[in-house]
This record gives sequence, structure tokens and C-alpha cells, in this order.
Amino acid sequence: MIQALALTKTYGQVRAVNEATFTASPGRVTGFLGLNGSGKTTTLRMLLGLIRATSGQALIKNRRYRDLKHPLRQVGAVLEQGLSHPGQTGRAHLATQALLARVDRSRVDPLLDRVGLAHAADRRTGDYSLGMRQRLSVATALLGDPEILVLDEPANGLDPEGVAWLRQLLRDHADAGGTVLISSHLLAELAQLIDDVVIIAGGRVVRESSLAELSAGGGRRLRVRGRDPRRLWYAFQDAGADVTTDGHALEVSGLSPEDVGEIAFHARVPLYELSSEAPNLEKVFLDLVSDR
Ligand SMILES: Nc1ncnc2c1ncn2[C@@H]1O[C@H](COP(=O)(O)OP(=O)(O)OP(=O)(O)O)[C@@H](O)[C@H]1O
Repeated sequence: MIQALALTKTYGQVRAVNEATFTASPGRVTGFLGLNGSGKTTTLRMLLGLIRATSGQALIKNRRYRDLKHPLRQVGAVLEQGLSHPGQTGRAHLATQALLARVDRSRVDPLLDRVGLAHAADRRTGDYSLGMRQRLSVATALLGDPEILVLDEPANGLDPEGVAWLRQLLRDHADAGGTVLISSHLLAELAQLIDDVVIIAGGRVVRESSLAELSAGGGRRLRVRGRDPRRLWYAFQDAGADVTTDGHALEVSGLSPEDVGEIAFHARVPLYELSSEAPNLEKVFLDLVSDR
């Protein structure tokens, strides 16, 4: 488990993180979301003992990072600044990191395989693409077989196949009882990966909930096409719905598909399409972080 308790970091006049309190639980993938400059990296760096909190606490399994007995074996981290030795091969990089973490070198090759880099193990990391570097960072984080994973913007640079791979990896990790905290500035990017969300804006946590709860607040919209859109529009409005159009179909919120079908039937307008649109999570997120 990861806990931030009234965690605060100030730089001069700037409150980069302001009394942030949240939890990332075992068995769950928690998304840590905020726009650029909202305080995500600063929070993660405090959790990982890389910078000192001005006040409050950052706890990993009820201890501060620096009090953990074998931090590299308990917590795996993928941080933004990336890898330091572009001249090293992927395999050499992991071997060096294994040495630092006091992990058996025999883990290196299976891990390269697990992150899909076996074919590039002997290439210099400086020649890796951004997505390949992200995969190598994930392998480095997994070296000590840690229970806790902290990943800062790991989906950056990954192609759709890479995102699918990351999703499965994090899912497997959480299903095995691990705790995963993963940051991003795009909710849409994380929506497929996470169970819970913590949203930060201007250094403050503005929402902590499950993704399902957040989606429920987004309000499901229906897409409706019929022979007489004008007539349908008025009929839906009369029933209390909110109606807009994208020029092709009506977008209706506040009614169930059953209501829409019945109303169209009574208005004697044949329907050509009636589908339910996924809630617009990005909009929910932007509404929460705007004006802060
Ligand atoms: N070392 C520092 N000195 C002064 N200000 C800092 C320092 N580090 C961060 N800040 C400020 O703290 C705020 C939060 O920055 P932080 O990097 O944590 O945001 P972020 O959410 O990770 O952003 P991004 O998505 O762009 O990485 C910003 O206003 C930033 O300018």
C-alpha cells in the first residue's frame, strides 16, 4: 500500500504539492492524474525518497521509503528522466542495475524477454526508440520483483501494442496482489489501465475514487438517428432531455434507450440508429481540474 498523508512540498512561494492525501491499494492499479505542472512528479519523488517533503508523510507499506529494508526489492520505479548511459546495451544496463539492487544477474534475460526487448538486448540504449526506452525502464523497475510499482508517465511513447502490453503487465502485477501507482496527464491514456483514480490540480488532490464511480458521474449519452430529426429533437426535449447534434445524429442525455425508443414510437418517427456512447472521461477530468 502507498499512502500520502497531507503531503506538502514548497519551493519558495510555490506550493508544488499542497496537503495531498490519498491511498493506492494492493490488488489495484491506481492512476495519478493531473495536467502539466500539477505536482505529480514532485509527489512521486517524495514517495520514492528522492526529495524531502516540507510537511506531511509519504508512506510505503507504512514506512518512509528511506526506512525500507530493501527498497529496490520492495519498490520498482519508472521515472521521467530515463536512462543515464546511452552507450550501454540494454542487457548491460539491466546487469548494472541488477548489481546495484543486489539481484541475481540471471533475472536479466528473462526480463528483457518479458518486456519485449530480447531482440534488442545487444543494441545501445542510446539507439532505442522512446517506446523501447520505456520498456527498458519497466524491466529495470521489475528487477527486484517488487510488490509496489510507481510509474511516472510510462505510457509516453508507447504505440498501441505497447500500451496493450503495459496494461496486461500492470493487470498481472495487481492481480498477484501488487500495488501500482501510475501517473499521466491524459485520462483517456490511462482509462484502459486503471481501477482507481487520484486527480491532482494545483498541487491539491481534487478527487479520489474508483474509475467506475468517476465514469458514472460522466453521464452516459445516447446517439440517435431517425427519419425526422427535428421532430425527435422536440419530443426528447419535451421529455426533459438535453439534446445536441454533431450534424449527423442527435446526442441525447437524461433519457434511457427504452425512453428514446418509446418517445420515437409515439412521435411516429422511425429510428435508424440508437446507440450508447461511452462517457467522456476526458471531459470529466478536465471539468475537475479546470478553474484551479
Ligand atoms: N525543483 C523545483 N524548483 C522550483 N519549482 C519546482 C521544482 N520542481 C517542481 N516545481 C514546480 O512545482 C510544480 C509542480 O511540478 P511537477 O513537476 O511536480 O508537475 P507535474 O504534474 O509532474 O508536471 P508534468 O506533467 O509537466 O511532468 C510546478 O509549478 C513546477 O514548476
